[in-house]
Amino acid sequence: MTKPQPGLFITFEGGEGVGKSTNIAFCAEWLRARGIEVVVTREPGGTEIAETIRERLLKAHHAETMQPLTELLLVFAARAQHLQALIQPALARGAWVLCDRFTDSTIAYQGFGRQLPLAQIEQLKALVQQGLEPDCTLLLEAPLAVGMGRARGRADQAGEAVDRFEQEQLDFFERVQQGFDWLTTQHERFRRIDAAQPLTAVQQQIEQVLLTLLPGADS
Ligand SMILES: Nc1ncnc2c1ncn2[C@@H]1O[C@H](COP(=O)(O)OP(=O)(O)OP(=O)(O)O)[C@@H](O)[C@H]1O
Ligand SMILES: Cc1cn([C@H]2C[C@H](O)[C@@H](COP(=O)(O)O)O2)c(=O)[nH]c1=O
Repeated sequence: MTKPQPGLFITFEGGEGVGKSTNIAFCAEWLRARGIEVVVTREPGGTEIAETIRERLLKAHHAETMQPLTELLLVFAARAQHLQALIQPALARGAWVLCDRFTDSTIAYQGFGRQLPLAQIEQLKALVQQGLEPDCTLLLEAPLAVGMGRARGRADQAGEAVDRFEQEQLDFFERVQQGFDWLTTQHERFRRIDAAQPLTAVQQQIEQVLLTLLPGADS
């Protein structure tokens, strides 16, 4: 039996409410229609243990303040579990993994947002990822007011309360956005998507990226 080709690891990044989940569902359907095995997952989370950590991280009210370093360590604890239990086995059998947020979010939120040293994040990244990087990262970009408005609209419809991150002030989200901007200057794997456009126009841009990733495509 021949060994399967390793799959592709595609991450979706961006601020709150820019349309990551909506467009991951679109990509999954688009790829499955072309016979590709797709695993859709998210961070923090993706496995039972990692989802338990997510619940603690996002919980809006704690009796004590969660320290930024605790937050960082919890994000990477969830990631270690997620990578070893779900992402790596899926890639090894040839599936394409579509992940809603990954370490770029840690750099943007904990590095730029919480202002933790990027060197600490790099150390944890090396320990947990052992060299594994996404093959491609779609960065969905929209003005903060657009993303926040969409996230609020979705939460109102679902009757959901805001989570611990969504309670942050504007300057936090401005730093997060600067973090994502900076990341695009550091890695060639980023593809910037104008997510402020209507959904059909966003999905046309995404389709152009997916076409470059298909086996045999000249990327
Ligand atoms: N291009 C678009 N135009 C208008 N509405 C959109 C667009 N993309 C997504 N939406 C809507 O915006 C809301 C937020 O989208 P979605 O949940 O996909 O964002 P997200 O980036 O995954 O959010 P979060 O980071 O908060 O999890 C949803 O109600 C979705 O239907
Ligand atoms: C992976 C990751 C996520 N976060 C933050 C970013 C968001 O506010 C939440 C996740 O919520 P979403 O509705 O699924 O987008 O977690 C973070 O701060 N650091 C990270 O590494």
